[in-house]
Amino acid sequence: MTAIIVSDLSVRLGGNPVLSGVDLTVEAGEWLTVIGPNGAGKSTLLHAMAGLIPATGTVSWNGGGLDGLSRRQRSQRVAVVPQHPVVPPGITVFDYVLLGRTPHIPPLGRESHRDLAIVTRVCERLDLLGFASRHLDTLSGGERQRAFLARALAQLEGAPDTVLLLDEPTSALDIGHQQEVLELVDTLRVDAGFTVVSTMHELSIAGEYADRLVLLAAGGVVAVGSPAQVLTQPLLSEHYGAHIEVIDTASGPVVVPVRPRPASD
Ligand SMILES: Nc1ncnc2c1ncn2[C@@H]1O[C@H](COP(=O)(O)OP(=O)(O)OP(=O)(O)O)[C@@H](O)[C@H]1O
Repeated sequence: MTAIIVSDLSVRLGGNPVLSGVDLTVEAGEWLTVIGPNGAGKSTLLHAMAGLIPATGTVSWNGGGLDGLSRRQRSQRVAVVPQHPVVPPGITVFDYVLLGRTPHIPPLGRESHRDLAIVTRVCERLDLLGFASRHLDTLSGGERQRAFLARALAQLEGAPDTVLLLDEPTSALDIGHQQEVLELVDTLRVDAGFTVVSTMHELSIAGEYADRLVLLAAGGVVAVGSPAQVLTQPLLSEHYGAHIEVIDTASGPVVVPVRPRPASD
């Protein structure tokens, strides 16, 4: 089943075209990762898919648009973890993650025991329980990044046909937490049936976790396919302007930067 169909999506920001005629499909339960050089339009694509910025073209979610849904209904289906979320000043980690339950709490109601249990469980899974009563702004970059993800996971818990949009979810994480977070997202994708769309700069890791990769350059899709189809030396060299080698391993392609060598006579 197809979860998301993006057709002819274009975005202009500050008077300039940032995305031009993007067509994409995301299958339900799939992990699709958008890669591409700085400024290619990856974050813009995620925001436009979530209906957070004005765009032309259409984004269809499970056969319907997001436009007809209330903000609350939308938040029960789609959680976005931006690169730099806005954080209420002075909020604790626990209360921040609890904000993820807002779409599930009736208007003028209070959080239930179930909401609190979900927040505790998510904090535990993301290794955040020890920080629960700390102010979010006192956490390290990596700890904060886990709290941002925790809020999104708390938001989607218990809702069907959910989509997690992650903008560089591991950019501030050490290699251990990077693996832990990506494994957790993958486990939830399989167990809870999430669909995941992420952006990522770490190309080998992107290929390790994603079912398919989309290579975006200058606001347009230049390649879509399996990691082996997209992580190729010619495509990456051309669009990143980098000297790289791609090594085929049992777990998929590994992209290695290499220093340019002057040609020997
Ligand atoms: N509000 C804005 N006004 C004008 N231009 C913008 C605005 N927001 C983003 N842009 C431009 O749109 C382009 C795409 O930005 P975007 O953040 O989507 O790229 P990205 O691929 O996610 O980049 P990165 O890998 O550096 O995070 C960039 O050139 C950026 O400068």
